[in-house]
Amino acid sequence: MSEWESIPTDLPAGVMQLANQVAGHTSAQGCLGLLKTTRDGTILKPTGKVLCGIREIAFYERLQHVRNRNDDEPEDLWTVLCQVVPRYFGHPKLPIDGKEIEFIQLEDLTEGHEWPCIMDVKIGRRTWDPLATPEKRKAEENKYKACRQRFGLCIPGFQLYSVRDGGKLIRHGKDYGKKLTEDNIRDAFLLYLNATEDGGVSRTLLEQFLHDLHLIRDWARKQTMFRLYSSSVLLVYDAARLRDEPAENRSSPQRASLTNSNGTLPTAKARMIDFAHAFPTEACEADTVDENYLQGIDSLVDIFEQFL
Ligand SMILES: Nc1ncnc2c1ncn2[C@@H]1O[C@H](COP(=O)(O)OP(=O)(O)OP(=O)(O)O)[C@@H](O)[C@H]1O
Ligand SMILES: O=P(O)(O)O[C@@H]1[C@@H](O)[C@H](OP(=O)(O)O)[C@@H](OP(=O)(O)O)[C@@H](O)[C@H]1OP(=O)(O)O
Repeated sequence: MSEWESIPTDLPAGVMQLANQVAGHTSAQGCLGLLKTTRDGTILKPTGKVLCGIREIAFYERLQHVRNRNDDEPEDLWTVLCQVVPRYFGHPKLPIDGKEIEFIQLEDLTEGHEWPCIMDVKIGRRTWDPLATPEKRKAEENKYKACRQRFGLCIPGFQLYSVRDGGKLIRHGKDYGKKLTEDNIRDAFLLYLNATEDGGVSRTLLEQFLHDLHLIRDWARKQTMFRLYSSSVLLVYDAARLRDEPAENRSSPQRASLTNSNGTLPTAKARMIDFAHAFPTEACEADTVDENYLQGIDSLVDIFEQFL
């Protein structure tokens, strides 16, 4: 068992378990899970398996280089990518239960949220990478089949604070996600988005998510550098701000002609995360886009646009 595949009994000062982690390797699976720093609004993701850590660190280090370069550089696919991934703060090592564990330190996308609503959407019909063993490939192909084949995405987990239920916390994990099909996946998104009983969704929320999702889609339509397997888009918003939004800002089947929102803006963002299986495009596919990833992003954009 690797050192990160154990639940810590003793965490160093200044860090704690990331309580609102909705997917991925968690203590429920007997893993270390992600940590949250108590001082600087960042999270610490264990690098996990050696090659996964090497790939993910390399990805973020490359982006950091772009962020640090001269601002006079023309905008390119790298600068667009910087806008839709969490900020990166290096890969520190911390003593956990007497062992040195390496982490990837990232901006906590839920920092400052009173009622953080978080959905992990894993992108791509194919989620196994070129180095996957036959067993891993079979295991991946047998999970979330209906969603992956129809939409090129799946939902391993999400949480929301239900505004109409006084802020009650609702969490769903991979067992819920594995039951989603074309018939009920939209209900999962409506639940996450705090839709009203008549299906009305905050127009502001949709517009803010779609702003970021369009950036990600436009990047995916052009980028030929990578193949992203088992990578996610993390959707985050603060339902406490939604609580105060004027009702007329909600789109609904009855009120399809709503004007654009102009009320209090709920904070909402979509960020690309989890690059443990990010591979350079193979020579035989040079100058081609990642159709596997693009299919999932297109589906996610379509689902959100249908809610407007
Ligand atoms: N920057 C972030 N801010 C807040 N929460 C995050 C952030 N990155 C990840 N998380 C939380 O951690 C969960 C898992 O993240 P991630 O997919 O990167 O880890 P993992 O799946 O355990 O790793 P891997 O698949 O690479 O082994 C996400 O679903 C989300 O809840
Ligand atoms: O996507 P899920 O449902 O969380 O499944 C994970 C996932 O397949 C994960 O692989 P990775 O993409 O994070 O690398 C698996 O980790 P390992 O391959 O290191 O075992 C998890 O085991 C999967 O969880 P589960 O065992 O519940 O299917």
